[in-house]
Amino acid sequence: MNQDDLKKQAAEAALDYVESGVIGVGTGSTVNHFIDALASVKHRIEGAVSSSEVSSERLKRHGIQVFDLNAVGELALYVDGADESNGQLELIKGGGGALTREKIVAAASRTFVCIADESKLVEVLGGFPLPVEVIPMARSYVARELVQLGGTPVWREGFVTDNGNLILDVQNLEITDPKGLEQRINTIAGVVTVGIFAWRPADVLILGSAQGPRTIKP
Ligand SMILES: O=C(CO)[C@H](O)[C@H](O)COP(=O)(O)O
Repeated sequence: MNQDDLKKQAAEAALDYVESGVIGVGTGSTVNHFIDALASVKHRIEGAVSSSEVSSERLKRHGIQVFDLNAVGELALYVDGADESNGQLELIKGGGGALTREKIVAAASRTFVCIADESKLVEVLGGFPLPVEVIPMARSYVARELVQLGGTPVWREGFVTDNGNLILDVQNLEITDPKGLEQRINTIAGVVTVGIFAWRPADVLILGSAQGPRTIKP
């Protein structure tokens, strides 16, 4: 099985958590498999709140209604992928650049089910460059501050987020204190969102593996 097969396996296993109402849907290639699978059980739900324009378009193509988060209350379920997870289900997200809306929808949801292939489970976060969404005028200032924290920020040139902002991908961070670093980077002026999800980690991690889907809870 290749990596994409494992993503699909994890995505399909997440259907077990889909009950009723409006559900939160994230962004990325694993979530694309989830959206495609969701189409087969769309009669169960009223619709979805999405974390990106790309996911919204895919949901609509399957005839799944997309709601504004402001039009619905707390969501019972959020399903999204991740770039890395540790054993506490603290995550690095934002490889697709949708981290701000992902963090908002995750915060507004009771249960966050993270879906990934098994290569995403790591001992210590930081092997994957940490995405940070920044206001355009603050790009150089935020980059200098991230260097002070020991990282090597690289501007994702040519990429603009759904919110009209930029992404710095920070290499060379060994994130031994995810909550502390999430809080610290959030205090830098000009940072919109850092892609560490430690204050709101996942509740369930479903990993696709050659032996079948593996479910991890903290
Ligand atoms: O955080 C994300 C997008 O901003 C994605 O969940 C993350 O990048 C994983 O993507 P994929 O499912 O394609 O491996």
